[in-house]
Amino acid sequence: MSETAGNTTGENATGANTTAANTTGASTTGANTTGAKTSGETAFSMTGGKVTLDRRPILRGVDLTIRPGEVVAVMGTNGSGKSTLVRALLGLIPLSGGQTLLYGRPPARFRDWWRIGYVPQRLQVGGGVPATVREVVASGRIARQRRLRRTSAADRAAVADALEAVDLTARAGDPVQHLSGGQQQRVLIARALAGEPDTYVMDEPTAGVDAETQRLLADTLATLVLQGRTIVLVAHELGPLEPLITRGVVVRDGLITHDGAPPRPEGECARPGHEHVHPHAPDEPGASEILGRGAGAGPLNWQGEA
Ligand SMILES: Nc1ncnc2c1ncn2[C@@H]1O[C@H](COP(=O)(O)OP(=O)(O)OP(=O)(O)O)[C@@H](O)[C@H]1O
Repeated sequence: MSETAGNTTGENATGANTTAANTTGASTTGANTTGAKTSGETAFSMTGGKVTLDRRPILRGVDLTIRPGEVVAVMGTNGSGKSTLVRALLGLIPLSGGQTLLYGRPPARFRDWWRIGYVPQRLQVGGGVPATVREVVASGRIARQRRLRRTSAADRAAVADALEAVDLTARAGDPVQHLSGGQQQRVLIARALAGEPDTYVMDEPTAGVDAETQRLLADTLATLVLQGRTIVLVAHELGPLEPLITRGVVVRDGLITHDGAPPRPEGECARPGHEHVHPHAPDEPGASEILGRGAGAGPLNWQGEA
């Protein structure tokens, strides 16, 4: 991964593209042009993954394979290990056991970081360095740029599209530190979008983001989904993203307790205004029908907390 704004956060231990991305200009890199659709290829493949932090086991043996084009929601209670899991998938946290592969390679040997757009959980996006919103978003292009190459029209267009996608065009020249927490989250999303990756890993992208912006993000992600991009997102509340999800993974106490049908609101949860989404029965129409895709398999047992 390249030197990006992600590095200023200390998030990017591997050089992976924690940067920005373009949802809208994504067509310029359609999934086919990336090779992401190669038969049998896996985007992420973790086998027996263990993570120990402060001598405490946090991931306790995770097997998880994610194929190109899947839209996966990683859910679970606070502290269950969701962020640790996605960061370990990217190689941002070393495993204490097992292995993880990124497009078939261990993170240390993975070179195509432009393929990955990572949106970390809320951070100080400027990392203490004075930077404008546009500069932070433009840092998402770095993994795509050759060294010392001048900014191209394509770079500028991707940054403009990304800013538009999160409704921050009017704030492009402002210091990023002057933005609210929710706006800074939108900057992180735009940074990922600007890089036009084929694979997005988003850690609670809608946390603290207002309803209108969540809908904007859902529209943007819907475009990416139709283009065959791979999306892994950690979420407590799926809100308007819910119809896009093709697979739900529930983490509990460092283990995956459900991997299959995505959550569907029903009963009380389906009422207008109720945004808390649980995994529900797998026989309801969902994103697979909406998007004409195959759903994740397996029965649902969200009593990950029972
Ligand atoms: N750097 C660290 N050192 C020690 N323990 C850590 C560290 N980072 C996370 N943990 C612990 O690992 C566990 C899982 O944390 P993680 O952030 O993965 O949970 P999560 O499911 O993403 O939670 P949330 O929904 O609150 O974001 C927690 O108990 C947390 O305290």
